[in-house]
Order: sequence, then C-alpha cells, then structure tokens
Amino acid sequence: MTSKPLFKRVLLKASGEALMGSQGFGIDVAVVDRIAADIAAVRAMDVEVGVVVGGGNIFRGVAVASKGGDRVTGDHMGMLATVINALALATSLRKLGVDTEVLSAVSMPDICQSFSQRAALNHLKRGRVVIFAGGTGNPFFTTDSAAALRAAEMGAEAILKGTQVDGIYSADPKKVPDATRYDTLTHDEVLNKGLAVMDVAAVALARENSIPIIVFSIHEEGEFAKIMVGEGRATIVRDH
Ligand SMILES: Nc1ncnc2c1ncn2[C@@H]1O[C@H](COP(=O)(O)OP(=O)(O)OP(=O)(O)O)[C@@H](O)[C@H]1O
Ligand SMILES: O=c1ccn([C@@H]2O[C@H](COP(=O)(O)O)[C@@H](O)[C@H]2O)c(=O)[nH]1
Repeated sequence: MTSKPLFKRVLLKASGEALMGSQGFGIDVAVVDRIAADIAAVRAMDVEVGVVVGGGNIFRGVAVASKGGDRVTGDHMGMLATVINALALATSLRKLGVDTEVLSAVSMPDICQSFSQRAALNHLKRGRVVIFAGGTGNPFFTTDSAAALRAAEMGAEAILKGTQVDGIYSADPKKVPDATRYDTLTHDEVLNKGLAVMDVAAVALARENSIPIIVFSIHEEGEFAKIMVGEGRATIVRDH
C-alpha cells in the first residue's frame, strides 16, 4: 500500500467481544495476534496509534446488575477485564517487535503503568503503541466512552471503532437482517436516530471535540490499514 495515511494520530477502539473468536468466552490468542498484526501494519505507515480495548469477551457490569448484583462491583470487574485484554494485546504486539506500553486508568503499578496524559503523549511521540486499559476508571461508563475520552486527551484525529459489524445500520443488523447501512452520518444523526452502535456519552464527547468516528469490522484482516488510506468498508461519522 503506497497511499499516504489520512491521519497522523488515531485511537482504535478494539472490540473486546471479538477477542474470544469462536469461543463463547475469553481470549483466542490467534485472533489477538491477527488484530495485533493489523495494528502493526498501521504503525508501519508511521501513524501514531492509541488503542482502547473493550472487555465484553470476559465481563460486563450490566450482567451482574441484571442478576440483582451490585452494578459498581460489576463495573470494577469489567474494567479489570479490559486490563487482561490489554495485556494480551500488548504481548501480541511485542511478539511482532512493536514497541508497546499499557497505561491503566486503574492503578496497578506491579502490572503496568498508570495512565496520565503526559505519559501517554510521551509514549506516542516516541512511536510506541499505547494501550489504554481500565476504561475511564469509573463505573457506569463503557470503553466506547473511554475511547472518546482518550482520543480527545491525545488530540487524536479520528476514533476507529473496530467492532463486530461493518458499519452503522438503521437498526442493529444482528437483530434486524434487512437494516440498511449508512456510508456517512453526522454525530447528531447518530444521537437523534438512536443508533446504538456506540453509547451516547461517547458520541457526544466525540461531537464536542469534532472527532470523526469510523466504524468498521475488526474481523476483516487488513481493514484498519485500508481505512487509514481512505479505502475499506466503514461508516464515517463527522460534523459535515
Ligand atoms: N444501529 C446499529 N448499527 C450497527 N450496529 C449496531 C446498531 N445498533 C446496535 N448495534 C450493535 O452494536 C454492537 C457493537 O456494540 P459494542 O460496542 O457493545 O460491542 P463491541 O464493539 O464488540 O465492544 P466490546 O465487546 O468491547 O464492548 C454491534 O456488534 C451491533 O450488533
Ligand atoms: O470506563 C469504563 C469502562 C468499562 N467499564 C466496565 O467494563 C465493562 C467492559 O467494557 P465494555 O465497553 O462493555 O467492553 C463494561 O461493561 C463496564 O462494566 C466501566 O465500568 N467503566
């Protein structure tokens, strides 16, 4: 691929659920290795890459709350799940020779560095992939919100949401098979139409900071790099 990348610094939100592959739970190392290779390809284009990884393959706080458990404890467990995924992804990236640092919103200094904006920017400028673990560090949020927050803090030019589907549809395509797919939308349209591919707080934060959101399938090998040069299949959410 010879085209010049569209962005100098991006934030990838990598689906946690994707990491379990065809298993019902946990981490399929082959899948993590493949996603790491896709990130390495974008890094090789000299793009600075931050990554927020979800935790849906291991734990979501709402699952506890729906069974009568304590939501905050459930969310703490979900945040820990994102740290597990971040460590797995960092391991796969390092195997490929990609300099990578994990920064967690929840302090656990024996395992990884704690997040600070200053440290993160420093790592990015030195060419390291930075994986933001622990979400926002607060319950009642999701890693989509963490992605929008870290993108704003890092001055990222775009959020790339690598998820289970290849874009934003008129309804959840997993539930409504004849839902239609959008090529482009504005942040307001995503919010006003109630398109639930990303949570409201995340879309609102991206809108306030004029950060485009590009939704694509993380299951398509090489798609991340294609999108960086304006190719590939995705829905683009932007102000105009
Ligand atoms: N209008 C819509 N267009 C596209 N997908 C939608 C829409 N509404 C709901 N969805 C669903 O949203 C899902 C993405 O949500 P979510 O962020 O929870 O999953 P994820 O990317 O796997 O993240 P994680 O596992 O890290 O939480 C898609 O897989 C899709 O089924
Ligand atoms: O800022 C955050 C981010 C995440 N959580 C909890 O973690 C899980 C997993 O994240 P997903 O975005 O769903 O993949 C989430 O369901 C929350 O329980 C959080 O509390 N705060």
